[in-house]
Amino acid sequence: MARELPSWTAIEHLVDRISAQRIRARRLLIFVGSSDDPLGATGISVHIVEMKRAHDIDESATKRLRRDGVNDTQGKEIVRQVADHYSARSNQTREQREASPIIHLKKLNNWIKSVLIQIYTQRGDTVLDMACGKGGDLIKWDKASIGYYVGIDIAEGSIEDARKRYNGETDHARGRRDFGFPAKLICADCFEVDLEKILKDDGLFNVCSVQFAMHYSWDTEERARRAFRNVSAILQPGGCFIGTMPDADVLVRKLRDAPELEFGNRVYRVRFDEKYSEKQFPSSTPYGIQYEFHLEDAVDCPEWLVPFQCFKSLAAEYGLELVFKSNFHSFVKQYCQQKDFADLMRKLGALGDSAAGDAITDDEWDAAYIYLVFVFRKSGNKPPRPRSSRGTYKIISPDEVIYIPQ
Ligand SMILES: C[S@@+](CC[C@H](N)C(=O)[O-])C[C@H]1O[C@@H](n2cnc3c(N)ncnc32)[C@H](O)[C@@H]1O
Repeated sequence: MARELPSWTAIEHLVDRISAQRIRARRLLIFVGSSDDPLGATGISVHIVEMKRAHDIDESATKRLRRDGVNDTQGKEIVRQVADHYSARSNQTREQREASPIIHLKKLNNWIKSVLIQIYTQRGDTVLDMACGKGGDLIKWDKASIGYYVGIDIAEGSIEDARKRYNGETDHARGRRDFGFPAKLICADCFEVDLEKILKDDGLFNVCSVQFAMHYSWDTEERARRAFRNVSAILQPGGCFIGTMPDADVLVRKLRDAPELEFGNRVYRVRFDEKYSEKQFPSSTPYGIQYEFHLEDAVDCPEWLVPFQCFKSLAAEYGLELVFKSNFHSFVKQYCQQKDFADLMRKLGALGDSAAGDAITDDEWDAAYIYLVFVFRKSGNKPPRPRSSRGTYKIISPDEVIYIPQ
């Protein structure tokens, strides 16, 4: 389709962004300009050709980059593999979501995150959502009446989906006019970059949330330390660090109970490498313990075991004190005792309705058992909460998303 010629500066800017930051462009612009235009090409019209997601098409380019040494370590390849995996998972329609074989587990996860957010967030709080994915928690933050939101994720496809969700362009947001808070979206590896620098104009945050993602930092001690250094640096004293991740104690117990190096059920599967055939994990080497994780209709990538004792000790080194830790099963039992949360559970339909033959399955409930909830508090005296508004809701254009080179 013919479109008008973009300005030369805009073209230069785009080319710079794609080459310097290795953004795997989701749109390719092909210009065929008239001979007197700055491009100096022959022809008369301008075409914009849409590409599929870059990783579908650009696999050979990615491999080339890796061979050239851009992603020269195995660790970096796995980081990219994880990012590509999540990038590829596009937004589902409401109907597709309801048809998911793990619909009750997804709703249960949402209930757990909602409860955490409601307990540890106050009206007007500023929130950093690390590994925010497709912005699946935006509505939860809105319900908690936060004052400002920054979402960061390594997967460019997910950040784009989060942008659309925030802008009210997806069916998740159907019927919504806008969110009650301004937001910023960043595409970056938050276990590699220096978030204190990147977020220096945003001041300190009241809450940092890392949902279902902190374990992706556990491939090396360096990355795990960077993750905690980032969390600690952006939190104000007294601020909360809340999250969910796999429960290593449960994973190791299930591994030891399994005849081989693999276990799971109809909705999830975990497989450890032969090098762990002894099923021993000495506390002296707590990083880089990799397993393959498959969760039906959700996850299919390598993950890292996070021994909680080590997680807690490392957090303490960065001034983060453990407040609360609970396996999902005990968390559900504990918070279902509270009327508001039990009502929310019913409203979401997370446990389903056994009388109607629509209850959470045993396999889903067993899959929930492999996760835990954690809450840390940044040490130091709590200053008065900043109540100043950081502006009002304004949709985010593609150009306003910040891309940090990876
Ligand atoms: C299971 S999803 C959870 C998404 C979201 N937090 C939620 O609860 O819906 C894990 C997310 O972690 C992101 N992620 C993994 N490694 C990351 C990294 N190094 N930096 C930023 N995000 C990362 C993935 O791209 C993915 O969006």
